[in-house]
Amino acid sequence: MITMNDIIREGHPTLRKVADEVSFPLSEEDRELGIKMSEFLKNSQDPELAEKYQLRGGVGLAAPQLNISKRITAIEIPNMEEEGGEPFLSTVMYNPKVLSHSVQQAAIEEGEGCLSVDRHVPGLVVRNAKITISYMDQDGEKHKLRLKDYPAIVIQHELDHLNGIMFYDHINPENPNYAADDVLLIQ
Ligand SMILES: Cc1nc(NNC(=O)[C@H](CC2CCCC2)CN(O)CO)c(F)c(N2CCN3CCOC[C@@H]3C2)n1
Ligand code: NI
Repeated sequence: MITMNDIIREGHPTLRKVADEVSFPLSEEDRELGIKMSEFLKNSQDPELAEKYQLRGGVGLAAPQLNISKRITAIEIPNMEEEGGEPFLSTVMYNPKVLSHSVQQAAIEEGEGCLSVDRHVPGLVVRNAKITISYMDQDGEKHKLRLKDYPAIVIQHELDHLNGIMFYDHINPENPNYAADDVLLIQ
């Protein structure tokens, strides 16, 4: 199983690389990797397992964070309304790409963190409020997804990892908590 020891930290060059597309049909290795990335996220959201294996909570994970420079990301966004309900989005995306995005921007009010960053970096990470993405699933099926608010932010954070971008690259160095009036702040 994947643990925190498998996650590379800022300063590791792989986090600054543009990751390679994966080819289809998927190799057994790439299929297995996706499954293990999802399993990590699910474990990290289980209080007992997170405690037992000292996992930091995660809703997304990108292959470059495992020192694997491939365009693969696992997403595990729980249902915000009901505890224990079906997750809002639970999937592994291969070769995800942004097809279009809103002019409207948004940011998580309390800022962002990253499993590859062992420090708190305060500041607003301003991103697109809405995005339309396409991706391949493990069976080679193509999907198109329109996302907004919190899920859109999560996906953009992961897509950044596939392009060697860290969340703090988006923080205004002069005034980290600055965001134009029209930037949606997400709780
Ligand atoms: C927002 C949030 N970020 C958590 N961590 N950071 C991450 O996921 C990083 C990616 C996120 C950082 C901001 C946007 C994407 C990982 N990244 O570095 C991958 O590139 C959380 F853990 C978390 N939640 C809420 C849901 N909760 C359900 C029950 O279990 C605990 C869990 C905690 N919400
Ligand atoms: Ni991250």
